[in-house]
Amino acid sequence: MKIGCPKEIKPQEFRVGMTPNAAQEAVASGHEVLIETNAGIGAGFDNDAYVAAGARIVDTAEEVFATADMIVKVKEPQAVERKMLREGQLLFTYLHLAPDPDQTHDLLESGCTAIAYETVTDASGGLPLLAPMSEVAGRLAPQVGSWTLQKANGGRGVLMGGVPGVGPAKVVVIGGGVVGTHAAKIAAGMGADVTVLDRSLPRLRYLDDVFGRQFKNRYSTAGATSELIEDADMVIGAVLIPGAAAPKLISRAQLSTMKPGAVLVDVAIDQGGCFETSKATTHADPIYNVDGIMHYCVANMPGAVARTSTIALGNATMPFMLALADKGWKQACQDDAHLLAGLNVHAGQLTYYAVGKALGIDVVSPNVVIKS
Ligand SMILES: NC(=O)C1=CN([C@@H]2O[C@H](COP(=O)(O)OP(=O)(O)OC[C@H]3O[C@@H](n4cnc5c(N)ncnc54)[C@H](O)[C@@H]3O)[C@@H](O)[C@H]2O)C=CC1
Ligand SMILES: CC(=O)C(=O)O
Ligand SMILES: [Mg+2]
Repeated sequence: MKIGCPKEIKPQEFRVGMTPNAAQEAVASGHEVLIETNAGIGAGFDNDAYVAAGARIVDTAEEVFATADMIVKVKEPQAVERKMLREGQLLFTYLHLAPDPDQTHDLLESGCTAIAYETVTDASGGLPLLAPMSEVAGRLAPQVGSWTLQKANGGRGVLMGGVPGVGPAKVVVIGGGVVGTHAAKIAAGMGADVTVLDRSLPRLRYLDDVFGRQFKNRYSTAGATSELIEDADMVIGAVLIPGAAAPKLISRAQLSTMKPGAVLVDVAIDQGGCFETSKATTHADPIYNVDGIMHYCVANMPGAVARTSTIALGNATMPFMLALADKGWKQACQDDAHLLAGLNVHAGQLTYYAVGKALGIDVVSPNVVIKS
């Protein structure tokens, strides 16, 4: 199979879909790998590293899209990339379709087959291709939130760990999954007073068992959220209902109950955001103020630490990428129900229920599609 990896074009996105190590394994399995020139530069991988791995460097994204049977990327295809997708071509990348009708429409129109990293599952009920980036974004959230809390950036001017004689910042993390756990761990490590809210009692029990008194946890209800945000310096949004648009857990009206200069970091923004006032921002212009509350809503947070993120993502995607290349998508998905869970679009049909529900589009079962 011809596997193509274009350079990412989303603003300030420095990750790349294939590492030289992944390219080398694909070549060793008999595949041809095409990398757009300088695609890996932002993550510290130059063209020579890919050539040494046996890949071919091509000059333009157009050539990658025109030649490859499978496109491997990081971020959802941007409008100009969507125009280059072809019928029968396989796209393997993050998609986040539920909050994105334009992209969904274009993918359906293209006739391509699209497998979304964020909905591939594993045997323990996790999301193995989302997890590494959730680990990164979770660990970044208190770091960017504490920067936003600084006075010059519009925040309350509160130091995470306080100092002797002055108490620490109060941090509330809504959602105690992968993002939330890593965010809580780092915020607690910075000395903040941290509370995690989750809707899952088993998850709260796990957090209690593993982290003990490093941070507190509460069952997530509207009442508990209202009570905690009034006193919070920072709220980190980290909820997920897989594939679906994020539920809105803090309304605009509630901002007036918060302390002026408090910070909302909405990591769930790639699924539409879990605060009513969230709108996606970029690394170039990451924060904005609504009613005196600072918002940080960057939809590709891991791009800020592109090298760590590229290697972490590559470690997770590589076995799936190789299965898709070795067997073709249909056989690979027939052999692995967890990979089939990633199928969102095939030949003009939507195949993921939560996306169809969010966007009001009819869905065809992925099990029907792989047998057709
Ligand atoms: N902005 C960015 O750059 C990135 C964003 N993300 C996003 O972060 C979000 C969280 O991802 P993960 O932690 O991997 O998901 P996860 O599935 O590991 O955790 C989500 C948690 O939210 C909980 N939850 C659901 N509804 C809730 C509610 N109403 N109140 C409290 N908790 C609730 C679930 O019980 C679960 O424990 C996703 O939308 C993901 O796409 C992930 C990586 C990067
Ligand atoms: C998860 C995701 O969308 C990202 O890493 O950018
Ligand atoms: Mg994202």
